[in-house]
Amino acid sequence: MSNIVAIVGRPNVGKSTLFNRLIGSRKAIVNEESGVTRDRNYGKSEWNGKEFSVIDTGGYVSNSDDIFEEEINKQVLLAIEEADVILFMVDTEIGLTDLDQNFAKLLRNIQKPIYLVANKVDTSERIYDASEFYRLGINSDLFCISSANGFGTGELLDKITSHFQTDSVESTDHLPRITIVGRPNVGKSSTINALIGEERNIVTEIAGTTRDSLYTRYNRFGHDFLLVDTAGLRKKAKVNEDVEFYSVMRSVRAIEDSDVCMLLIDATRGMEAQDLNIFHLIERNRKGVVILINKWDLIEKDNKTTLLFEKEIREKIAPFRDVDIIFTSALTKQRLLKALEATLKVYENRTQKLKTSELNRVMLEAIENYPPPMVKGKSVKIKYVTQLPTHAPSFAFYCNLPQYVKETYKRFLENKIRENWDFTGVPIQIFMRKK
Ligand SMILES: Nc1nc2c(ncn2[C@@H]2O[C@H](COP(=O)(O)OP(=O)(O)OP(=O)(O)O)[C@@H](O)[C@H]2O)c(=O)[nH]1
Ligand SMILES: Nc1nc2c(ncn2[C@@H]2O[C@H](COP(=O)(O)OP(=O)(O)OP(=O)(O)O)[C@@H](O)[C@H]2O)c(=O)[nH]1
Repeated sequence: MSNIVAIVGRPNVGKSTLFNRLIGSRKAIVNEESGVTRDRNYGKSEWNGKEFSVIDTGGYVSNSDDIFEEEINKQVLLAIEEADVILFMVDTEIGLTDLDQNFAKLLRNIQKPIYLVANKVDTSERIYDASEFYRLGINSDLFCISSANGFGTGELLDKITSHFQTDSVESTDHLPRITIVGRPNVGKSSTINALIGEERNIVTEIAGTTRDSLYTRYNRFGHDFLLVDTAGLRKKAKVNEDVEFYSVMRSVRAIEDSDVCMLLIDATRGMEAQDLNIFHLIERNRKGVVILINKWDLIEKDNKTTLLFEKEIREKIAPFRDVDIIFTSALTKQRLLKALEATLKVYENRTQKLKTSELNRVMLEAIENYPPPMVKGKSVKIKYVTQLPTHAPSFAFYCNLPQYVKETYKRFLENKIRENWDFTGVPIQIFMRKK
């Protein structure tokens, strides 16, 4: 269902260079997107109209050649579990090493598409050197590329994206898909159990088998939706509890498979860096979000506690502040239904299609009252606006000089939209187009 590619390989083979190239190519395409943020390990890319996610599993592993087998294991396991296509990268400059062999041993028998990528083929002579990598016994085509200058990457991308579907299958005729995400121990399973009202058996899964997200149909209190079951994620997360990066990466698929995420924060800890990482994952995937401050029963409260808490969180998630924050307890079931209702409202917000006439009436007036600033003596004239037929809300503003419209002005337009229509919990994209 999802389109996820993971890059694995020993340190220094050039994983992040390829990662940056893949993400960079998207950045060039969508540089008009408001608030593009980047991440060392996770990003979105696009090739031939297919959007996909890239995970660089490196960078976390200590940056020396003497890394432990255990680390390799974790990296490979992560790729196997989370990715749909795996790129195993080696370095033609250095040639075949023992560490490559260790990786190969783990990767040899997995049941997912895997491609051997010989990097640093900066000149065509190096292609001949690369043939030694066939000795790794990886049953795949060998791709010779140069992450640095881009040689061979087009062919590789053609191959990778042949496994992916266009427009990663968000159909609109399905029930809302809700996922509960958050770091280890925040109370995800307790919340699911409190909502579903029974302890469920957790199916043990075997590493190396494909794991698609499981959905539980929830049909109660007049609500009907699918809860993406993160039981599998939860179980495995325990193994790597110590490792921040892995537990964030483990949320990737669950987030991609959903429409709206309930992001759980531990009230006793507040919103920390890792929580924020997950928040940004959701935002970058343009999914809806509601923030639940769980374990609220453990907090000593006075009349200002919630306000302060909320304020602090909104500062952290800025500029995307228009998000519901709900104080819950899986233990006492406090406000769980409220949280559910907010989540389903976000789904509604995210799927609404604004009427073009009304959109133009409101926005053109706002623009007239506060036009984009002149640039080099020229004035930018915005003529009309439409909502694009995308899953996540995006708006195109047609004007004479799109390149002159700055981020701050796009922010103004976004805020105006939010003031006039309810897009709470929903990331919005603003595009300026030439007309
Ligand atoms: N000549 C050449 N050098 C490259 C190429 N790709 C990457 N490099 C260089 O190889 C070195 C390592 O690249 P990284 O992308 O940091 O490697 P990595 O695999 O992400 O390393 P870790 O972060 O340690 O896992 C850097 O000095 C890069 O400039 C390439 O195609 N050709
Ligand atoms: N006081 C209190 N404890 C809670 C609440 N929610 C969960 N807990 C406790 O927090 C611990 C972790 O809860 P889980 O539901 O297993 O958390 P999880 O997010 O699924 O954890 P992982 O499986 O590690 O990802 C358990 O001991 C729960 O009993 C709550 O609202 N209040």
